[in-house]
Amino acid sequence: MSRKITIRVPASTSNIGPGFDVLGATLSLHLTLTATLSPTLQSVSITYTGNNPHTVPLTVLDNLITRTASYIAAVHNVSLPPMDLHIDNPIPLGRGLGSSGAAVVAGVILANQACQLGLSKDRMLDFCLVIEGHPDNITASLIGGFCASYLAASVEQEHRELHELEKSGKLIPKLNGVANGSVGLPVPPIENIGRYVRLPLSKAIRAVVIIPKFELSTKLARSVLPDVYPRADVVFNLQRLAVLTSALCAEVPSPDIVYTAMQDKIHQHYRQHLVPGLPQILALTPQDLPGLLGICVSGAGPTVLALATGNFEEIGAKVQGIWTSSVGADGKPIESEVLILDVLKDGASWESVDL
Ligand SMILES: Nc1ncnc2c1ncn2[C@@H]1O[C@H](COP(=O)(O)OP(=O)(O)O)[C@@H](O)[C@H]1O
Ligand SMILES: N[C@@H](CCOP(=O)(O)O)C(=O)O
Repeated sequence: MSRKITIRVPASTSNIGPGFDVLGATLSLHLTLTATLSPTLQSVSITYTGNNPHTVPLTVLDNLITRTASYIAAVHNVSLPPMDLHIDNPIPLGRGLGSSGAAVVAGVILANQACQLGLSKDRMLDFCLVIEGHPDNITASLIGGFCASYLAASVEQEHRELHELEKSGKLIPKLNGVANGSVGLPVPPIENIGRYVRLPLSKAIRAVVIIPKFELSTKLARSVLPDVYPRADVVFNLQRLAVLTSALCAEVPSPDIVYTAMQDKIHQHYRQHLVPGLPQILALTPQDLPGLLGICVSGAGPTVLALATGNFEEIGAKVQGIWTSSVGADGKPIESEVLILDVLKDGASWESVDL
């Protein structure tokens, strides 16, 4: 019998100022994956529409979605069944809106559905976390809402080991080997490594995201961060993070409190040389732009997130204007796109229909 699986995974914005690797919010922009499984098919084929259609690999062990799904299948001693897979992805790649997190979530759900593994949402979260390595964007995309999260136990170690295996080329041969039935299985992550709470974000808040035309890989943006921080900077972030989580949940959020609580000293400053114009953008205040609550880098950047209760177009245009008068790495003004998005309560969803 043939089967059609449809999976929708939302984009995310994470960090939200002081909440580096902690805070994430689900955005109203979705990746849609459609898989048609049929006994008449011989292999997994992939087609892609959406952002950066020429750079996304379409081979199973290179594409992040199918590579993730292959790993999950291999852990369970099965391989992905033949299917026609179509990815429609409007989430811009390498911009700090969680495209890789959404792809990993989609891959885990795909394996769970296609191979009928019966994994719970929390177990799927374990797999997503061990692949992505940090919980903020993954939790927002899979679980949904305005989330605060952390990793329990030694997941960071497991994440490093998985990537060491991948770097050394051992993971993919293992997966190939599993498909041929000849080698041992990759090890599953330990159970229950994700911890999160969903916070009741004020209904008045919308997310204005200003997306520049250039990419910044999360890997690069993480590599410029120091290993050790001055105590005063850590305390600065902790104080603001605690206040921010509550201030953003007030029925009528205070721009004065949110704006100062969205300041950060542990990631944005270290990344600012990768995003021209950033200091000037982050200096915009609610006094300059009524309706603005706070402004920060979205995820690992380079997108800027403005949380606001009104005046959305003007806020977007102001940031766009600063980028137009800044010079990018190619010596040209930085072009950008503005999206005004909602923070959604729901994360990924899926359905499977017999044809
Ligand atoms: N839908 C997708 N299908 C396949 N690969 C994807 C998809 N989305 C993201 N990726 C991979 O993830 C990379 C971007 O990840 P990353 O640097 O973490 O940026 P982001 O901030 O967008 O998550 C892309 O270059 C691509 O390799
Ligand atoms: N906390 C991470 C978030 C990365 O999010 P992404 O949307 O850029 O993938 C970080 O800041 O590195």
